[in-house]
Amino acid sequence: MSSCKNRDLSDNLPLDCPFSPLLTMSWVVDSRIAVFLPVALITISLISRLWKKNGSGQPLPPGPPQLPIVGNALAVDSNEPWNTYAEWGAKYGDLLYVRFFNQDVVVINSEKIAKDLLEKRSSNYSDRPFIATLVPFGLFHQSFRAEGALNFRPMQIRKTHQLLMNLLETPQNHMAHMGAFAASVIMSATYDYDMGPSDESFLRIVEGALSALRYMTPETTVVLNAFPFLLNLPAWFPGASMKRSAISSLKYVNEMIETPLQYVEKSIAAGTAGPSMVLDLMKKKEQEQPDRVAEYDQALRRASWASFTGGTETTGSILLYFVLAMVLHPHVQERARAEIDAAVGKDRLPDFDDQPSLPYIEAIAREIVRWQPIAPLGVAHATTDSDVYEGYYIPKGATIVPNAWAMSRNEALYPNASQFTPERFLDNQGQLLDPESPSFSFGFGRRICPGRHIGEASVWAVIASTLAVFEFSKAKDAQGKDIDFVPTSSVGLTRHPDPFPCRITPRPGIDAENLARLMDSTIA
Ligand code: HEM
Repeated sequence: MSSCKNRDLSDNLPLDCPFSPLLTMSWVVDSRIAVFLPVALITISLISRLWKKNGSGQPLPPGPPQLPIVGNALAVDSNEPWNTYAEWGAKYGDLLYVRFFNQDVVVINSEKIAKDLLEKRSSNYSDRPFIATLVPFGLFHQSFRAEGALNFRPMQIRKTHQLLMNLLETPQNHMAHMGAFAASVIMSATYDYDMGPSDESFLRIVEGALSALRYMTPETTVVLNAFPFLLNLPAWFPGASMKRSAISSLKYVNEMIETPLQYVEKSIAAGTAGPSMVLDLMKKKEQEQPDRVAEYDQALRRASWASFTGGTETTGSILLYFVLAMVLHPHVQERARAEIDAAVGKDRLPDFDDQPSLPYIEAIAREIVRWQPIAPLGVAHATTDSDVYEGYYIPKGATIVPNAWAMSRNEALYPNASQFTPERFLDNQGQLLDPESPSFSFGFGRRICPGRHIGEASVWAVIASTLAVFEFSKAKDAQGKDIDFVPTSSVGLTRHPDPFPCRITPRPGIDAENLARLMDSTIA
């Protein structure tokens, strides 16, 4: 592991979220901490320049000119850095070298280079610059691999049905319903914890824990990683405000980690524990040597926390882009409904067994993930050692940023890439061209998203089921005219659409009673 590991913030703050650091790469700094920055940066920059050697004699990858000390930090659009990298890519090539203060950053704008480095040379490119080591995520892959994820499908269908009822009752709250669906699938898959609609005390913990993550912004992690001594300042010290805020939220993080774990322990004792990642991990713990149990427990806590943080906002954001895509593209809904009506009929709702006969639904799912990458810069990797690729030197400890946004806008692969066109994934007979989704959406190599099978299944179930019973359209004004809008997005933990006016109405013949009957007739 790189030296970054020694400065892993999670040693001090247990906030291992795959999606928080380096998502936006903005570099705004707490004004009082800024007082420390100039002197410290100059010192660090000078020392590191004396130390940094390019042993291979090869040039660094091309990139834009740099300013002294800050490097390229001031030249990146802090709201949409992926666009800056894509523009630089067009000028300097798909493998870019940029520097932020003292940090080497290599940006990859092409899927081919990403595969060459992050997959084929995975052993060197699978560290993380700011967050936890690989160990807990190994546990993850064991439980959530493709076959394991099949166990969760009946639960995902049940949760989808709950979502349909919620959308029927209060369609105006669709954003909240999508978020609650995403969280409740993850809580079930991770802990077999059934989050009911009235589970307010638990929702409070979830909200608090998610707000704690918002303190782990890129700027916070950059500053704290560059100046770890700040973590040792007392919380009342001027400039330590982010530490104060993070600490005050930690109680939620701890509750979020401990409460469901205790629930699993109780369920095991009572003999009622259903399949979950934590149950798998607790069973495996019994095979650990006694002197390794404490370490294993720590890894288990990190894996379950990462599951929650990595799985909720990702799935929720994709579902919001789904609603947006449907509101903007009524003809896509029509084709999808025709496919569902022909393959499933009108006496039940779609089930995972219908997946092979619903290629257009699958194409919609893939196109949503391609059209609006919810992690436009993926999640940064880091090198454990220096390397040479196509004649370019890649330093040890470099942050490697796969620019999923640029990959999604590759006109050679995706003509008219900014348009939403599910048909691009189908051949002339309407069959899927490729057995898999575009790989850049879920990452690369050893760090590839361990929750992708669960995430993809959730997204598929919601698309197929909601289109079977609802119509999505633009909201109407007082005169009954469509309210037009220009879609915009924001970036939190993940990129997501801003609220937009829309109507979700039941298809003819669908009311609460009929919907309940359709659900009962669906094999789950
Ligand atoms: C459904 C949409 C999802 C998308 C688009 C997505 C995307 C990603 C991406 C791009 C990465 C970074 C991979 C890399 O570094 O190369 C990642 C990592 C991760 N994802 Fe997902 N994800 C999704 C759902 C989920 C779900 C449902 C879970 C949990 C059940 C999950 C848990 C994780 C974890 C724990 C990591 C970190 C893995 C590591 O650091 O080794 N994700 N995801």
